[in-house]
Amino acid sequence: TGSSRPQRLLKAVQRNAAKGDPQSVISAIDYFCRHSEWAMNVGDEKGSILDSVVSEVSPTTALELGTYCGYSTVRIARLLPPGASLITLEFNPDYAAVARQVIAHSGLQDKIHLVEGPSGDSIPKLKERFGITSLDFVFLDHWKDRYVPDTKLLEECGLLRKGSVLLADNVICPGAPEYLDYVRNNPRYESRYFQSHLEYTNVEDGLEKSVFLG
Ligand SMILES: O=C(NCc1cccc(CNc2ccc3[nH]ncc3c2)c1)c1cc(-c2ccc(F)cc2)cc(O)c1O
Ligand SMILES: [Mg+2]
Repeated sequence: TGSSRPQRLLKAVQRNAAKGDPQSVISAIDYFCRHSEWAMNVGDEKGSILDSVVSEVSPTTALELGTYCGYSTVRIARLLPPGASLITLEFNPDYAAVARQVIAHSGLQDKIHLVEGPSGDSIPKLKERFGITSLDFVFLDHWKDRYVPDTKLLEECGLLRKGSVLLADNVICPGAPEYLDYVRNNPRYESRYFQSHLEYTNVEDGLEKSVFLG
C-alpha cells in the first residue's frame, strides 16, 4: 500500500520548507496543492482573510475544529501574541499524525495543543483540561454538519463570552446552510460573510465571521 495524500503533503513540507519558519511551511503546502495535488487546506486566498481576522482579534485562547494537515493551525499560531495558545481538535488519527509533524516543522508546537477525538467529546472537557474560562476565537473547519451542534455545545459549556469571534470555512462550498441560517437569524450573533474562493480553485466559497453578543 502506498502513501496517502497527507503523507505526500508532509514530505513536500519536509523537503521544501525551512525548519522553524512557519511562512515557508505555509508556502510549501500552497505550492504542493497548486502544482501537485489539491488538498482541503483553507488555502492562501481564504487564508489571508483568516490572517486578518486573527490579527484583529489577537486571541489569548483560540480553538480550531478540524486540524487536517495543520495548515490553518500554523497560519493561526504564527499570529498569536506571546503566551497565547491554540487548541486544535482532529478526529482522524492519520491526519493528526501528519499535522503533528507539520506543526513540529514550523517550530510552533509550544503554542499548539492538538487533541485527537470527536469534538462532541473534547469540547466539554476543554475548561478542566486546559484551565480556560472562555475562547476568544474559534475557527470551524471540520465536518460541515457539525458546525451547528458544536456551536450550540460551545454556548452550553460557557466557552463563549461577549465578543468571542467564530470564523467558519466552506459556508458555500461544500456549504454549511444550517450554520448560516443559525448564526444569521440568531440575535445573539452579529454575522458577516467574506466572499472568496474554494482553496486553489476559482469556485465560489467564503468565510462567515460571527461575533457572539453574550
Ligand atoms: O469537509 C471538509 N472538511 C472537513 C473534513 C473532511 C473529511 C474528514 C475530516 C476529519 N476531521 C474531523 C472530523 C470531525 C471532527 N470533529 N472535531 C474535529 C474533527 C475533525 C474533516 C472540507 C471539504 C472541502 C471540499 C472537498 C471536496 C470538494 F469537491 C470541495 C470542497 C473543502 C474544505 O475546505 C473542507 O474543510
Ligand atoms: Mg475547509
